[in-house]
Amino acid sequence: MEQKRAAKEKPGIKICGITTPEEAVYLNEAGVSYAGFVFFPKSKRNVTYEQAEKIFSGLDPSIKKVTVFVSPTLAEIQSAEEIGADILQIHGTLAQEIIKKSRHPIWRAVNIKSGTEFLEKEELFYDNITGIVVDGAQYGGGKTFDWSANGARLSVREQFADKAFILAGGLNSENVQTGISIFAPDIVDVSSGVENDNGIGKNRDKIMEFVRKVKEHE
Ligand SMILES: O=C(O)c1ccccc1NCC(=O)[C@H](O)[C@H](O)COP(=O)(O)O
Repeated sequence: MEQKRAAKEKPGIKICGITTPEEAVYLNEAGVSYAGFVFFPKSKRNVTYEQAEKIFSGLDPSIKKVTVFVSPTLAEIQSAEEIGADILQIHGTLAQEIIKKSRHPIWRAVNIKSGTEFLEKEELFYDNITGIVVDGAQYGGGKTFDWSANGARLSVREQFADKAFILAGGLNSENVQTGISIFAPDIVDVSSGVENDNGIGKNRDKIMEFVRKVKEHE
């Protein structure tokens, strides 16, 4: 599975919540592996299919386009597939018909609130679910889940050994090396931690610093 990494490799990097062509250029410069696009009207990072398609065209072809949904319909998923999504990231409810009919890999996102949700997702065993995004309580909320309480529990990810483990929720350049040391994720996923101080749009310097910290992790 291409998202899995060997023990000595650095984690892949996903920058989520891309909203402009300029931000796509930052990702090209930074050399990340994944760009996330949020299709959730309540989010400040929401993009339309038209906006996303335009931004896709400016991304380096090596960067995979991850389209992010909350409890989507099959029609929404198919719209993302039509504009060129590579991976579907699904929070909230995941309908059976999406698992059965989607032609694309799915990353199942688990928003950890109480610390027990991670173990309750039987659907994680489906073959076309290729990754598990272990995220903070709020969608794109910029807060970590309780790493101390979940560290041991998340080691059960070995039972999902064929799936990529994506660490998300509240990462930034200050804490990402600690997160990698605790969880050894295949991929790290950040949004709020690389935004401008006013919370609007991505910050080039913060992206570069985040990428540097991931690449320098021993
Ligand atoms: O970012 C959003 O606004 C969002 C809205 C709805 C569903 C998911 C959303 N973000 C999803 C993500 O990919 C990760 O949760 C995100 O990169 C982590 O966010 P952050 O804690 O802000 O780093």
